[in-house]
Amino acid sequence: MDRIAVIDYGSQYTLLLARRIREMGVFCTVASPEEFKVESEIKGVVLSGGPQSVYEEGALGFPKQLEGFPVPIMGICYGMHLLAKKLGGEVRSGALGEYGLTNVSMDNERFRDIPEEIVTWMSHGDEVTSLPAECKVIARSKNGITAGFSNGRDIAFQFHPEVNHTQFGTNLIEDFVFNVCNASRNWKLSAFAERKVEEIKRIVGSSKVVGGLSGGVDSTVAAVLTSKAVGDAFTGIFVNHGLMRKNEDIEVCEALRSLGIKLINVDASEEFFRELKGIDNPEEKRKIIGKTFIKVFEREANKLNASFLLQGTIYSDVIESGAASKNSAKIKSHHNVGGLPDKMNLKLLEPIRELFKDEVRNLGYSLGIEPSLLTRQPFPGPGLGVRIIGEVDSEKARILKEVDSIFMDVLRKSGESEKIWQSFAVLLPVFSVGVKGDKRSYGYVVALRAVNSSEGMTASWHELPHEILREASSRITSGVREVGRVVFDITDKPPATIEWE
Ligand SMILES: Nc1ncnc2c1ncn2[C@@H]1O[C@H](COP(=O)(O)OP(=O)(O)OP(=O)(O)O)[C@@H](O)[C@H]1O
Ligand SMILES: O=c1[nH]c(=O)c2[nH+]cn([C@@H]3O[C@H](COP(=O)(O)O)[C@@H](O)[C@H]3O)c2[nH]1
Ligand SMILES: NC(=O)CC[C@H](N)C(=O)O
Ligand SMILES: [Mg+2]
Repeated sequence: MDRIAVIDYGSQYTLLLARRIREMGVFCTVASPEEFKVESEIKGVVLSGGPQSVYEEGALGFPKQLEGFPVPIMGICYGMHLLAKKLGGEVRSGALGEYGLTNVSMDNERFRDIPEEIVTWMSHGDEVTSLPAECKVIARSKNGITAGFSNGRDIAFQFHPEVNHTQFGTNLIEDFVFNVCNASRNWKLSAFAERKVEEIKRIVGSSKVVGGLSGGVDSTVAAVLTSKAVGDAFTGIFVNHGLMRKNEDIEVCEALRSLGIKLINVDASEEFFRELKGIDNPEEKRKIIGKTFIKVFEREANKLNASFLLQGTIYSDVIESGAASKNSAKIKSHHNVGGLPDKMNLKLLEPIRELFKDEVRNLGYSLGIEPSLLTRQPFPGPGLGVRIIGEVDSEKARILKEVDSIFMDVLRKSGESEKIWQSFAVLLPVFSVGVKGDKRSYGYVVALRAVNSSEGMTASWHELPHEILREASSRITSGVREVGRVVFDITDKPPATIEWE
């Protein structure tokens, strides 16, 4: 399958770029400059933008892997600076920079179907001050800055064609993908599913597979694909770690059974609480939960003589933990990627690793999975373990389950939950004085959170109507004896993350 490879230099818009190209029907993958590998199916390479300056000491360079690999390159912003430098041009810090909407005049001979002047979206302080030999300016901003150049094959833009605010941006990307790279449109989810089923058959052979099933969208879709490929050789394992939402274990198991997949429901709650005893550091808690998951999976796999572990890891999990590698700080270890133990006996099977969440959902629809399983809110593998701040125990889990279930019920009944991407309650290790029935009370503080997001990478808090907040607060403080105070979290991501730990 023809593919365009995006090399990620840390731009905010890298994922968007990959999305745009897939929306054109062409498969596209993202890799860091270190991880990028040349492969024959790659028809073109895009160098993304990024926060660094190419002339800075230690700045990420032009990928060595591309030396002698004759495919067209498109550079965007930082990528344009890299390409300019590589071909012998010069990049310097500009006097002012260009940020936001900027008019650009386009070379009409190169772009026949695009107006002479377009509005583009810029975000740069550096600029190309001297063009490489054999390159020609193909776009210039109203400030006189080079906004695009090309040597006839490779092409570079200072603005971001992948951002909606750039007029005709999609046409410019299409021009590169189809006219320059000659990529063919053969990326279709249904074709992807068929290919994956064949691939899983080949990889697994006559072995057996166990799969972590949480009831979430990702693991459900991964399981249906795998069961199509290996049939009865697949067994799903739902781990109840005691940190699920109230009644979630019962509901999830029922829903999953309706898929016709063999399912084992393991109650490992005592084991998880035992392992978590005395631990209050968030990273340590995440690592322990990740390891305990694997211990449970390995134990079940041994009983069944299985050698593969299926996980519903998706693209954003990988990108986030990629972001948790060399080029940036580690924020938190997601249990299924960064939280895995170093040594594992099971071989990992991750068939939807390359997909975005909405693609996973669409694939789920095309596989005929119940909509109720596909429209669920994301729920983190460590569950309430990262929503009980500080040390976790079964009593705190019980209290938080009650609070969370009241909050969710209020949101559902008011119709507000349909507008929210993710919502939950957090139990704080803080006690507060109150007065209940004329007596002094001294109870837990809980925080409510509701956010909107598309991929979970950024999020903004949801403006819940005051009457809904009031109802939630009153039902929680009267329905859960141990709770004395309710607060609402009004922090976006960034600077916060969605979960509190
Ligand atoms: N309680 C659980 N039992 C078994 N496996 C689990 C459990 N929780 C998480 N997993 C495994 O970890 C993977 C990652 O969890 P994650 O929450 O990102 O995905 P998901 O639960 O499938 O989907 P969603 O993001 O919609 O919740 C899952 O795909 C699944 O394989
Ligand atoms: O499967 C998961 N394992 C984890 O360890 C994990 N940590 C956070 N999340 C979910 O990921 C999204 C982003 O969360 P953060 O802003 O807290 O990083 C949100 O949707 C979180 O609920 C996890 N999911
Ligand atoms: N958005 C970008 O890629 C910016 C590139 C570089 N950091 C600059 O400021 O010019
Ligand atoms: Mg989940």
